[in-house]
Amino acid sequence: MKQQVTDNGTERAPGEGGPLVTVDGLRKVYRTGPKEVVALHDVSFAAYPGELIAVRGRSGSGKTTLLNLVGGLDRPDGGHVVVAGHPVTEMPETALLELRRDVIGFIFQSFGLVPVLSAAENVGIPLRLARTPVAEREERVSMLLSMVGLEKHANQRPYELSGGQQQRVAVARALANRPRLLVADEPTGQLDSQTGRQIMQLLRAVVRSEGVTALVATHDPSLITLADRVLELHDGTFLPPPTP
Ligand SMILES: Nc1ncnc2c1ncn2[C@@H]1O[C@H](COP(=O)(O)OP(=O)(O)OP(=O)(O)O)[C@@H](O)[C@H]1O
Repeated sequence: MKQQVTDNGTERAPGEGGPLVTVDGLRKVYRTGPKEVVALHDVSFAAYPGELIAVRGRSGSGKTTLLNLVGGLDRPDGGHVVVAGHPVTEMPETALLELRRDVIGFIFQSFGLVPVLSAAENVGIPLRLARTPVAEREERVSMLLSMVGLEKHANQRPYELSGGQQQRVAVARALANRPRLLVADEPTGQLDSQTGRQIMQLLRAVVRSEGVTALVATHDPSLITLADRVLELHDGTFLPPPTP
């Protein structure tokens, strides 16, 4: 780990330019009838190109809420998110759809693969949505499958693959459109520890090779050790940095 800090937006990774992600004063309140849960409270940080940031915290601390807001899957009650210059929290839904298609790749705990499609077809989904020409699509899918070590499994459907292999397909799919930001919510949550570690090493490697920024919510100690930085959430707010 280069550093382990709680970020107020002023920290930066060495040798990088401006931030890819800026989160400023983020607040999210869930309302169920008269009951209110403040899931995030005044959360701010910046993420730089090529950084792998782990978001750690107990169950219910706000990790998923934060990732959903950064990825434009939900709207905050206050604060701002900017990703690659796009004002995520202010954009209309149609523009958000394009942003999620072109700029952000998502990886979920439950893999989220389409069961009737082969591994190659799953990886190709974002390329189809972006109307990438067939030859280019096939070349990119084949490169991605070999990058995640699944070139021999291209024609298998998700149920014919192990959990770790399914998550590799999901990683390849998330990278298909060359996103600038990867958002991964508990990507090893359904995997045994050894397979989880392999997925984390894969994520670590692709963040380097593809030059993306990754924001990964996890309880998994093996990712924590591979991350450039750890942001620690506690009851919806970042804990202060550890004293050196
Ligand atoms: N849709 C919702 N409606 C009401 N409350 C919610 C909703 N989603 C989350 N919460 C509450 O907001 C808080 C933060 O939840 P969140 O899912 O972001 O935590 P988390 O750190 O991702 O937890 P876990 O590790 O269990 O996934 C929790 O108190 C949760 O109960």
